[in-house]
Amino acid sequence: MSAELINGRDLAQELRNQMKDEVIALKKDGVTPHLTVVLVGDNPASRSYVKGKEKASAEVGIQSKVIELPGTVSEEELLQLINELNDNNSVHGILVQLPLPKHIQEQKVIETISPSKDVDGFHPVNIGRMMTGQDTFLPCTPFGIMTMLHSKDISIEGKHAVIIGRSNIVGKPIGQLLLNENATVTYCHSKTKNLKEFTTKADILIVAVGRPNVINEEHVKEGSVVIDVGINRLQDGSLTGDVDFDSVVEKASHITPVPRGVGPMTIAMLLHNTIKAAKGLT
Ligand SMILES: Nc1nc(=O)c2c([nH]1)NC[C@@H]1CN(c3ccc(C(=O)N[C@@H](CCC(=O)O)C(=O)O)cc3)C=[N+]21
Repeated sequence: MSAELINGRDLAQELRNQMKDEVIALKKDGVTPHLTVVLVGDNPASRSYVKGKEKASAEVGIQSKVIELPGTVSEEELLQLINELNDNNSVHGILVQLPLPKHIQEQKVIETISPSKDVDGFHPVNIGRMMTGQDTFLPCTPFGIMTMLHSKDISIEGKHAVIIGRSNIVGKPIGQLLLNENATVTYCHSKTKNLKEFTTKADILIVAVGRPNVINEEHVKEGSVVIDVGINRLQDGSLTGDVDFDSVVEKASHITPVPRGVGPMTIAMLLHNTIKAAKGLT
């Protein structure tokens, strides 16, 4: 039996179509959602992701602006810019594209963005709200994963979710969101001994490592749900996930592809958060 595909590209398109109508309604009330993206330096991958965000924003009627700063910009200048954006009432959402150059402390930058404009959901105030189950901006990739699971009516309560990866932007928060919906959650990471012992017990397996083929059919239980968060660019320029798709697809009940999986959902949730910010709900 071959797993059912959870197609993030198609689901993201559906969400964007719904958001178009929401934006039209907001505009009638005199509010045009506005997202400002700050891009520091010229990392080609970052540039391409930012392009994707601009294109998706335009499609749903969100006004987006990209501010490009040279890689040599000082931390002080960047913080100054963020403070100006915080004070600018026509800006609803602020996203500073990560990673930043080494001489800039990312955590300081994240904490300078006003929690009410933090459409990435990275500010400690918003992380705290998420942890305590309050309404807030949820981090886009984990939020996108939850939306994919819900779209297929995959039940979460009482299920064993195993997360591989413990980053602040994916691993840690996806575990929290699954816990908030009553999953039993296990975190695995680079120091985990005998990874297979854990992954083979997963009903829902989230793979967010950033290395191809970390997971193959020997790691997964028959009928499990496998979410591949990895985006790895190969020598030939093609994209691949962290999961050996061809072998795992034969064993899982549901699986996400790469590309066209979690990536497009991340952007859709960013648009969702920007609309929420424009409504002034947090
Ligand atoms: N402050 C901040 N917020 C982010 O949300 C953020 C960030 N920094 N830094 C980088 C990562 C990465 N990220 C992606 C978004 C969409 C795709 C995406 O749409 N991928 C397509 C393929 C796109 C392609 O072909 O290049 C897909 O998987 O089908 C990928 C990666 C957001 N990030």
